[in-house]
Amino acid sequence: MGSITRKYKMNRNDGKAVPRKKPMTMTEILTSTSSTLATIMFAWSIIRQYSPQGLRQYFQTYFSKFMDYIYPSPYVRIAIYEFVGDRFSRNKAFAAVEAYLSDKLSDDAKRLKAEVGESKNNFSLSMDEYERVTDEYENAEFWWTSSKIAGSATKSLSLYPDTDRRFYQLKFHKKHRELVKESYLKHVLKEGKEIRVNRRRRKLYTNGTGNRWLIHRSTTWSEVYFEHPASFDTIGMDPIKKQEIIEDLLTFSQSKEYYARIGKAWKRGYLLYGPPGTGKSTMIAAMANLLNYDVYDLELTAVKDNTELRKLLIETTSKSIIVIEDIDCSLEFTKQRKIVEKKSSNEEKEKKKAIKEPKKEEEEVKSKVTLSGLLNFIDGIWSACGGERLIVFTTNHLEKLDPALIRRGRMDKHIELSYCSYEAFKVLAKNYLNVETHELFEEIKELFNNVKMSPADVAENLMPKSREEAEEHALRRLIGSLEETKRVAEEKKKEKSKETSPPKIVDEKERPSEIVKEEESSLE
Ligand SMILES: Nc1ncnc2c1ncn2[C@@H]1O[C@H](COP(=O)(O)OP(=O)(O)OP(=O)(O)O)[C@@H](O)[C@H]1O
Ligand SMILES: [Mg+2]
Repeated sequence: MGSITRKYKMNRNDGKAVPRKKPMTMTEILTSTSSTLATIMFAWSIIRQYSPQGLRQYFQTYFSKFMDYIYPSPYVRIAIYEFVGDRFSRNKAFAAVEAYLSDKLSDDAKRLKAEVGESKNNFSLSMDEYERVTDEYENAEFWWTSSKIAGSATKSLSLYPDTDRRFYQLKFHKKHRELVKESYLKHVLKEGKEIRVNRRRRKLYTNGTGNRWLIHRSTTWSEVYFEHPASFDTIGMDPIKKQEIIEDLLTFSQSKEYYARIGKAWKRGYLLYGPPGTGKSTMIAAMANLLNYDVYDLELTAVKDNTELRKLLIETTSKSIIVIEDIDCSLEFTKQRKIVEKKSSNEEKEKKKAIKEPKKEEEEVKSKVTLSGLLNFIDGIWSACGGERLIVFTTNHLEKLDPALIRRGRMDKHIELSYCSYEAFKVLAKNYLNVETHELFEEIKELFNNVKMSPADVAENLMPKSREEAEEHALRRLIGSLEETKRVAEEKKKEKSKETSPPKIVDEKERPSEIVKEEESSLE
């Protein structure tokens, strides 16, 4: 009986015994589940392979939901696609993640991609598709995978061909959701951006006139790689002053929070002034190299008007130096050109009547940038957009500049670059001749106390003129040149003092009789 109760149970309705269902063993459960899953997976692979794109995506969504229902996952996934919107622009977050992960590639990563990166002569490595990187942040683990959604093989009518859609997927345990939202993603973006900035090859932008044949031609930035080798080590100037400038620049570049706290746009103006050949342009290159900034060399006379000036400024990027060289000439030049054109228009009125079109074109070329436009350029509300920037003006004639243009707050730091001093000479001698001390240095020191010579001239004298030339020869050439400059300066001084001294009144009696005679005869 006992065995019957085990194998059969009584049917409630008719009282007949029916076989009792045997409880499934673990092996049976696993076998049945895996065969169901195998069937689902098989069906899914058929759908993936043969169904059209739209249908496939539809199935994919439901398949993921279904799998999540069967095996609820404790993990959260975030996808960051390469292109957002209608493929107009590359997702900045994707680029930042790409840089961030390329820095995290572990030694055991096996599938890498090598591309010629922005940095000169260098490959940049990044994760290849389906490679995985594990990252740790605040004791939490994060897994990144590089992946793609295959585009359809059929040609689409869209402007943008349906190519593969690359994306990075971030996977983490759901208990870290808040950490990801609050800080991890921000950390990835910040670090990624910094890596990109440090790796990029810096550029030098210059503005020139755009298409000549367009009626409303406008000036645009054109770019080349910035490869100036200048550094503060090679600039000859007073070492204390040099250190002060370096400190100022580094403090600026690390003061994002400070500028935000005091409510000031993160920019700083430098005015470099001094005679020609004293190193103003060289210093700008050294600044760019020190801070790893791009350089925008703005040719003011090519800018049509204030609106165009604003447009150019808005196009500049963060971490850059905007330079206006010889600012006094830029404004003067505009004025002078107008005067010259006015003059010639009076003289050649008749001629110009006949050829009206070219005149029209000429008018368009005229720069109408005004001082107020320039002031707006420096501290207008839109000059704050885009982050850290230096604005540098150079001039040979400080006195010619409008005080409004160079007041503190606009040009925060005024730096004078002057004639070569003995200290500056020592830097140049080290650069050009690799000489730190020499018996002729004392003589040179004495001369520098009395002679004004630009570092550019000193450098030219120190430059070896043949491959075998000894340093002593170059130093003697410099001494000769300094002595010559001294002699010329003294002569000029004498002549000047002669011109300015009042004419001597000579008594008639004291004048030699021959001169008086000569004068009288010439009057006759
Ligand atoms: N202080 C300096 N230290 C080292 N080299 C210098 C210095 N000043 C000038 N030179 C050298 O002289 C050359 C000319 O200098 P730079 O063009 O910087 O002068 P500048 O002050 O900009 O002149 P300008 O006012 O005519 O534009 C540079 O190639 C540089 O090698
Ligand atoms: Mg210059």
